[in-house]
Amino acid sequence: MFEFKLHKEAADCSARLGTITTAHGTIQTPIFMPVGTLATVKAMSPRELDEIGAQIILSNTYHLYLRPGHGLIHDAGGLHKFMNWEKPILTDSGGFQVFSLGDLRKITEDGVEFRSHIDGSKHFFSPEHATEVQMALGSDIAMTFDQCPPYPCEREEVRKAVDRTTRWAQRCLDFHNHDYQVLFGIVQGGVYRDLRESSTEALVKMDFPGYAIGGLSVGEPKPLMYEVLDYTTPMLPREKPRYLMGVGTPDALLEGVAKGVDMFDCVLPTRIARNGTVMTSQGKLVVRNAAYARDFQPLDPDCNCYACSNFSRAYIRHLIKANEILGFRLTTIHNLHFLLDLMSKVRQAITEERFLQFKDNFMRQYNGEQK
Ligand SMILES: CNc1nc2c(CCNC[C@]34C[C@H]5C[C@H](C[C@H](C5)C3)C4)c3nc(N)[nH]c(=O)c3cc2[nH]1
Ligand SMILES: [Zn+2]
Repeated sequence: MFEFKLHKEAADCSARLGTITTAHGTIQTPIFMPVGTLATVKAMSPRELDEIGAQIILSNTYHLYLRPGHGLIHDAGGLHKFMNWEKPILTDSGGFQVFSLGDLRKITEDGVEFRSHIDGSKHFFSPEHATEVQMALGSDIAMTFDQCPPYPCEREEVRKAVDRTTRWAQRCLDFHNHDYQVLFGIVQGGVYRDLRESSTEALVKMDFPGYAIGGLSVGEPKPLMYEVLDYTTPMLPREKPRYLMGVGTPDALLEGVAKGVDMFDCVLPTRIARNGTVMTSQGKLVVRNAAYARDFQPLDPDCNCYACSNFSRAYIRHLIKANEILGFRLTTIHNLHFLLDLMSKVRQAITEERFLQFKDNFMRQYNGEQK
């Protein structure tokens, strides 16, 4: 069961407000999806995720297939039951991971042979197998098995990856059969406009219920990513959700929304939290720095999250320096709350037809310019 409804479109940019309805509940878009690689959003319990307003989380085929195995998770009643997260889950197909394993993998038309990063054992992912694993996990939204080229990449290489991704998308669609899970197609094409057009055209013909823009946020300069978005999002069906994979930082989220993107995922907030960096309305703050040793303010004076309501920078710095688990939990709670709260302010701004102003004000503050 899956439905996307558009509620409002901005008059002065491509930002839009929508609702995705799935078997495990509804999602308000634009949305940021916290990432839970190993069936957990690191350092967070489902209750804490719920408390900070997470509506949907991401998990991953590649990692869960290797450990603990999709069969075990299926026998546990699927991923929702296994990790006790009863809201929507999106799984990535593993395409991105196996291709980023570098020379640990061999690509053929039938699929990708790769060595496990855990124990070096040999495995093989075909479009059908990646789809079968996601069906066993029982996520609400599954992704087709695609080939994500690196950046930079020769045009001819990108063209081959687009054609293979298209053939693999069809194979995923032919194989897919699940009573509530839907498949999203993933558009490739690197930074080549004509290849983005042919990838989009081929996938739109297959009539997926939603589309991801892949092959970006792989090291290309941000202005180039924005240029690709400018011509790619308008080619995608207006009435279907658009998911920009692997993005991102607050500025990229806001730019993506302005260009018509509805869904985002990024490991950044949880990853930088673990090395003591937090996002605040005044920009990034590296709380482990000595400057904060005697700073008894909250991480972000404008934030009302559990970390900012109960603890000081000095205390959190102390915990991080001492490698205390609570330290990472507090910075993670804050960073996820920051992005989830940012997206809730974005939805409010679109509702009140003042999104571009909101974006400019936020960026001025976040980049440290005085109002
Ligand atoms: C960062 N930039 C970027 N990411 C990208 C991803 C992964 C999205 N995040 C899922 C993921 C990926 C890793 C890390 C975590 C957990 C799990 C394994 C699932 C998020 C992508 N995934 C697919 N299938 N295809 C892409 O083109 C792609 C491009 C990306 N560009
Ligand atoms: Zn906070």
